[in-house]
Amino acid sequence: MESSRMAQKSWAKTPLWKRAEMLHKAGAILKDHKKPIAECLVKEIAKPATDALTEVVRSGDFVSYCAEEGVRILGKGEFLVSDSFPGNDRTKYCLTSKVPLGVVLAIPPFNYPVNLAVSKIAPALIAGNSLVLKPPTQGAVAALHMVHCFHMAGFPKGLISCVTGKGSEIGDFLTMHPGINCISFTGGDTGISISKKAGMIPLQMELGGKDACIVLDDADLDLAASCIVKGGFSYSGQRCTAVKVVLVVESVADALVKQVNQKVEKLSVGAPEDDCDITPVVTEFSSNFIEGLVMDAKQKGATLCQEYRREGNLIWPLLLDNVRSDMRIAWEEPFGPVLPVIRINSVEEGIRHCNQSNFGLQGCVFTKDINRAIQISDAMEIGTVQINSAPARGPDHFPFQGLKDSGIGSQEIANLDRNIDDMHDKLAL
Ligand SMILES: NC(=O)C1=CN([C@@H]2O[C@H](COP(=O)(O)OP(=O)(O)OC[C@H]3O[C@@H](n4cnc5c(N)ncnc54)[C@H](OP(=O)(O)O)[C@@H]3O)[C@@H](O)[C@H]2O)C=CC1
Ligand SMILES: O=C(O)[C@H](O)COP(=O)(O)O
Repeated sequence: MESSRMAQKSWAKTPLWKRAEMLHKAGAILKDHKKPIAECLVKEIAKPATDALTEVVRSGDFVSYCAEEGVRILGKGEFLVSDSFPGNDRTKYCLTSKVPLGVVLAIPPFNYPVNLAVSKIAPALIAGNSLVLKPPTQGAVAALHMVHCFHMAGFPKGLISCVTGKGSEIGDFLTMHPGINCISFTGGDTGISISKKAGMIPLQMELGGKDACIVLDDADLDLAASCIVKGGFSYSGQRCTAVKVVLVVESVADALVKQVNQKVEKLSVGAPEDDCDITPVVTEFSSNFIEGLVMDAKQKGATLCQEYRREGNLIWPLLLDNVRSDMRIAWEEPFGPVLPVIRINSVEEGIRHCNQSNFGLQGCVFTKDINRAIQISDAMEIGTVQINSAPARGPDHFPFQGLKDSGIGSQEIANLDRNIDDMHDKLAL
């Protein structure tokens, strides 16, 4: 903490162009090392080989984009005059500038230990902050390689520290440390307890989701089915932006379920090294949690469209039809390759279900009527609505925020401005 604080003081004096230059270098080095880092992702978190490479390349591109945007966003301030406010003459001027927060504690989750780390590191660095990174235990080796790329780019010693250790053991020490000036966290409801423990510091929380997919009677069912399978089963459903409940109007439900099942049957299941679509979920705890949700739904009368199959942490993809709201899977986040379908009699019923969730991250609507889609998306109390597309955080410069238990603040670059404005607008008269 002390070395981070000292390093930040001198880093804040480093010219913006120099900070950007080093970030561009770090982004390039990260992409040069995509293979060894991707191998860690395959071994540590069973990320399919292609997705692992994509995560590293996407992260290198993000670092560079942040450098570019940062010099513009942070290169401007504001000049105010006093006589625009009633009762005042032009006797006062106000010049504002953006200043760094200080030491940022970044805590990413297991499912994107590289991308969801750099999505915190790059904006913090270009804005003149230093970083203490606490990587997920599963994903820590990939994260260490990523941090080393920043060190190889020549970032000053002490500016980016990586502290490994189980969150349950060292987490409180870090999140409650007086030397931390901001916490940027991505993960589950752990973030809610952290936000209650943290001191008077700015927080950025990207938490869980129960992304709803509403399918209307005029939807392109083939497109909807493809997006549901991609959205619901990529990385075995271990994405906060995964489709986590399908709400389909009864009149097209049979046809949609049939098309989804046909595509589910084609998903490959096996080792991440073989680039299979469905790979083992991250822990036995997670597997047992997922199984519990499936068994609860089955016992209460849901239709399992495929035989439930599990070998260790490998769970075969499963669509559950005729799910009702008294089943846990209608509300809880499996973070696995199981997807519930709830049949609705009206759009209002679908919107009501979506808004009754304690989550509010993303969602999607499938219809050919764009006016109807926009009205529905306005009614859905969530951070982002995809129209005729699957939920996704990327591309990484799009705003990404959750409402309710899905988060605090918005993560991506353009909000660097707003975030810093909100958090730290220094008035110099
Ligand atoms: N909204 C979003 O963008 C995302 C949300 N998520 C959500 O996260 C969950 C799955 O990811 P998962 O990694 O298991 O989430 P967790 O909340 O369990 O862990 C997230 C991070 O927090 C750390 N951590 C755990 N306990 C503490 C603590 N007491 N203090 C400080 N840090 C702690 C973990 O370290 P360790 O690994 O050592 O336990 C990990 O690095 C799902 O609910 C998913 O929806 C996941 C990804 C993105
Ligand atoms: O939190 C997650 O799971 C990721 O932010 C999802 O990112 P993606 O939608 O771009 O895969």
